[in-house]
Amino acid sequence: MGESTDPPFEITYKNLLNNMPNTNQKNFPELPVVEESELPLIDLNHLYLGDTERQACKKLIAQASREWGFFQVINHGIPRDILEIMRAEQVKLFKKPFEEKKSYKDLNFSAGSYRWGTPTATNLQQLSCTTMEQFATTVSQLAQTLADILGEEMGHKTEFFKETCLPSSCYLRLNRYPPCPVHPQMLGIMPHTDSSFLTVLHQDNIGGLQLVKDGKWIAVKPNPAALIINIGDLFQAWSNDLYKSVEHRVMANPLNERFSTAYFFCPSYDTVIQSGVYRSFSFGEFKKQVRKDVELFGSKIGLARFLVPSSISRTHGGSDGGSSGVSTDYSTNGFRDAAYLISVL
Ligand SMILES: O=C(O)CCC(=O)C(=O)O
Ligand SMILES: [Fe+2]
Repeated sequence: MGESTDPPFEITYKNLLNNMPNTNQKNFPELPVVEESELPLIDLNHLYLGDTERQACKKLIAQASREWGFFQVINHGIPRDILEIMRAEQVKLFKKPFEEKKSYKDLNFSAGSYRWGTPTATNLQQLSCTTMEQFATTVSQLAQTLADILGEEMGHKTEFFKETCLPSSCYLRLNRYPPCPVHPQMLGIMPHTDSSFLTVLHQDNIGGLQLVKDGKWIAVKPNPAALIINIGDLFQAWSNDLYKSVEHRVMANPLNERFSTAYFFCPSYDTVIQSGVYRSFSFGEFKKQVRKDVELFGSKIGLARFLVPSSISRTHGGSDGGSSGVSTDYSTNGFRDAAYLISVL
């Protein structure tokens, strides 16, 4: 161990790793082939051209949110240098020895900000460095714009997101996935849906992110110029299942470490989500239920908990519906070094 930057995966996951089927064994089940695919790519520059282009662009955003629950955006307005500096800071942080990260020495983070493996941490208040503030501020504007567009495409021109998704209620999470040579099926993050309205993800070039589309896992092809947007549970509820909160996961890479940064666009805990498909619930109530379910069952049940009886007979329970999976916030027991969960500002 000593100065190792990695958490003690080998010790904590000892039984798990020892009990894994040997890949050389003949009876080892074949890995299902996962197709690689490009997410719908949307050029946000079109929002600032003529009205025709703007309307077409908005339609593409809504269409991708209905059909994929995921899309990628270019010309997203986040300056390249902010993304690069942010990533450099992230790499620097994770390079610190594990023992140091664990005790937060010299890290400008509050207790509990550093988590790895299966975390039990709850939300944290944290003032972060300038880089993160800059990143969060620009990404939050992007999230706001996209949320407003998705609302408009449902016929609601609304101030709802401006009023409820405040800097204090949104989160930034920095992920590092160490190389994992022990097994090709090792997960960096378990399958889950995000609890947010939407999530903005900046990933590096390694790849490993997969999502469910038409009942199959699809590997997302990284695009260095793009940011990935995905719909979370709250938007699925608020849109009466029009926009999909889709299950996704990260496969660990056997050779390369991978970094990603996720910005969760969330409302304050007292915000009530009104929906025809689900009973009204506050975000705080939702998170509390997720935490309880994770404690009880080891995984998040999510929106299915809040279905009103008349809609239960409909097509719920499928992997596309965001009704199963593991909470991003409380149980992601994969091969992932650490997550800094930061409430920005
Ligand atoms: O690292 C990634 O690509 C995905 C991260 C993720 O799904 C999450 O943090 O909720
Ligand atoms: Fe996620």
